[in-house]
Parts: sequence; structure tokens; C-alpha cells
Amino acid sequence: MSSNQVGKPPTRDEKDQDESYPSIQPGASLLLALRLAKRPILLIGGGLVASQRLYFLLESDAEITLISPGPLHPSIQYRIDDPSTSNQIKWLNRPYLGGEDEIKVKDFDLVMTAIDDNELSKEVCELCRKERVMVNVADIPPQCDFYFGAQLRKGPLQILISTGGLGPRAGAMIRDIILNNLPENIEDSVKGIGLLRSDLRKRAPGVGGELGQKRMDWMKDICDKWGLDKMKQFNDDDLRNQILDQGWENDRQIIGPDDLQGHASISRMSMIKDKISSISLEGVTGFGLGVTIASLAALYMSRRGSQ
Ligand SMILES: C[C@@]1(CC(=O)O)c2cc3[nH]c(cc4nc(cc5[nH]c(cc(n2)[C@H]1CCC(=O)O)[C@@](C)(CC(=O)O)[C@@H]5CCC(=O)O)C(CC(=O)O)=C4CCC(=O)O)c(CCC(=O)O)c3CC(=O)O
Ligand SMILES: NC(=O)C1=CN([C@@H]2O[C@H](COP(=O)(O)OP(=O)(O)OC[C@H]3O[C@@H](n4cnc5c(N)ncnc54)[C@H](O)[C@@H]3O)[C@@H](O)[C@H]2O)C=CC1
Repeated sequence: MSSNQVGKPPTRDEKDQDESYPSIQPGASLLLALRLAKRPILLIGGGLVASQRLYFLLESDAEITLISPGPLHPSIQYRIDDPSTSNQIKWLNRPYLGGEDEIKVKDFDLVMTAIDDNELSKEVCELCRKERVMVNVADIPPQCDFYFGAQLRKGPLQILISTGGLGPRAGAMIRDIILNNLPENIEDSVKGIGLLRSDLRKRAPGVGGELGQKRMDWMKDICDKWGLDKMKQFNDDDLRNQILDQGWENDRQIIGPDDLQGHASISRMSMIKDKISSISLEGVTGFGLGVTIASLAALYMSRRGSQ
């Protein structure tokens, strides 16, 4: 595989079962989504970079021990004073003393330094290596076990851009391109599909085995059939039940949006939005017979009239 090709691992898609395996290109970071709720994390430093680390750690529900002499970056002080986050942060108002310190790196799941003291950063890194604790050293990339990246979050949707340490600012610019081009309210699609998956798991519980395969195949085909935009409709309880009743319970058929058009439970406003967007995307002929701007307007007026 040449360096400008996009490699990907095996997938569940039949079209990918061609037994051609891309060559491995070493040197990448392993991108993961760490679940840190209630995990003890040590953050050393109290400047701008530490304030950025703190923000993401708080959003991850971590339990943070922050060691830095004051005055702190104002946003750190704000989080310490704010009752909604103060109990997640234990602040020790003093310098960290490295190996001599009574706070030991081995008592934490992750360690992060964001200090202007290169020698201390190196020492913390060595302590972490010895104890096999993963460490991010903001000022010495080669010593990092993990890098941060430019991030964006829209509800459950999170995207991280890594440039492998080459261009953090460039990574942030790429993040902004993605942000500006994401479909509107994409997070509602993610929430909707999450609800459908969870309802399916209630009807077909268990892990692995034949049932697990069938569940995954069905979910995959439902995703492909509805597409990202229409997944927003899965936030409607009745609609989800209908898809599961008529589809999963009925020989695991794949029910698409067109199979349910007449159902009153689909929010009319979302129908109108979908129809208008398919008209603008595909033209009236692509959209199908019988739908006119006039009927959309009538539907809209009747909806407004009934409110
Ligand atoms: C290796 C890494 C280690 C790590 O921090 O985990 C690292 C290292 C270093 N960054 C430095 C400088 C800057 N960092 C930023 C910004 C961010 N840096 C972030 C990540 C990373 N930075 C990791 C690799 C990320 C990747 O692989 O792409 C971001 C994405 C995420 C975050 O930190 O949360 C965040 C953007 C968030 C956002 O905007 O949303 C800016 C721009 C700005 O501040 O606006 C500048 C100045 C301009 C520039 O250099 O581009 C220096 C000092 C260099 C020097 O002294 O000259 C070092 C140390 C070095 O390189 O030696
Ligand atoms: N990874 C990244 O995104 C970036 C990394 N950097 C690097 O990160 C480092 C920190 O950057 P800033 O936050 O902007 O610096 P800063 O100068 O604003 O903050 C440094 C903080 O470290 C604290 N500190 C110093 N010695 C300490 C000790 N022994 N124990 C505890 N805290 C101590 C200071 O009190 C201060 O709060 C810089 O050295 C820089 O090289 C800089 C920019 C971006």
C-alpha cells in the first residue's frame, strides 16, 4: 500500500471480503476512547496547557489530583471553585517534588505533566516508566505514551485528530474543517441509533453466538438502509417499536424509511424536513411520485393549525 492510500482492517461488509490485505505501515498511534469515570488521574502543572487537560478530564468524569503552586490559570481556579466540578478536583497548592514527593505516580491510572520544568518532566516520565503508568509529558513528545489531539464533541459524538506530533495547530485546523462540514444536528442521529440498539439488546439480550451475529447484521443493514440523516427519527419511541416489531420480530426483515411513511408516529416536521432535503438533493423526479411543494405546504399548515 502506498503512503497515500487509506488502509483499513477487515470489516463485516461482504464487498470487503476479497482477501486482499493492506500492508502494515508502522509508526501510527493507537487511537482509543478512554473511559475514565472515577479513575484517579494525576495532573502536574497549573498553566494554560494544564487547563486544557483539566477540561477534557472533567468531561470524562475523572477524579483529578492537580499539583501546582498558585496562582493557577483562571479557568483552573474557576473549576476548583465551581461546585459542579470542585469535587472532581483535589488541588495541592505546591510544587511537585518528583520521586521525593509523597504523592506517588503508581497510585494513578494516568499521569500528565504540563510544566515549564524540563528536568522535572523527565523525572516524572522515568518514575512512570518504572511503575508502568501511562504518561503524557506536554513538553517532551518523544517521552509521551499518549498524545492529545485536536478534538470536537457534539453530545455522544467525539472526533480526535492526530498528526503524530508533527503539527498540533494544523490538527486543530483540520478539526475545524470537519466541524464546519458535519451535517447539522448529527449528534441526534447518533443518539437515535443508540436508542434503537439499546431497544434491540433488550429484545435480544446476550453476548456473542449466533444471536449476536444476527443482531449485528440486522443493525448494520438498518444503518445502511436509513442513512445517517434519517437515523434522527429513531429518537421517536413509537417508530423504534414499529421497526423492531415489523422487522426484527418478523424474520429480521430490514424495514426502511419508505416502508413506514404512512405511520402517524413519524414526526411530521421531521418528514417535511427529510422531504425538502431530498428534493433539494435529488430533484423532484429523484424523490418519487406524488409529492409536491403544495402538499408539503398543506401538511405544514395543518400541523401549525393543530398546535
Ligand atoms: C505532541 C503533542 C503532545 C501532547 O500535548 O499531547 C504536542 C506537543 C507540543 N505542542 C506544542 C505547541 C503547540 N500546541 C498547540 C496546540 C495543541 N497541541 C495539541 C497536542 C499536542 N501537542 C500533541 C500532538 C498532537 C498531534 O499529534 O497532532 C492539541 C492538538 C491538543 C491538546 O493539547 O489538547 C492542541 C490544539 C487543540 C485545539 O486548538 O483544539 C499549539 C497551537 C495553539 O496553542 O493554539 C501550539 C503552538 C503552535 C504549534 O506548534 O503548532 C509544543 C511546543 C512546541 C515549541 O516549543 O515550539 C509541543 C512540544 C513539542 O512539539 O516539542
Ligand atoms: N502539548 C501542548 O499542547 C503544548 C505544550 N507546551 C509545553 O507545555 C508546557 C506547559 O505550558 P503552559 O501551560 O503554557 O506553561 P505555563 O508556564 O503557563 O505553566 C507552567 C505551570 O507549571 C507549574 N509548575 C512549574 N513547576 C512545577 C512543579 N514542580 N510542580 C507543579 N507545577 C509546576 C507552574 O506553576 C505553572 O502553573 C510548556 O513547557 C510547553 O513546552 C506548550 C504549548 C502547547
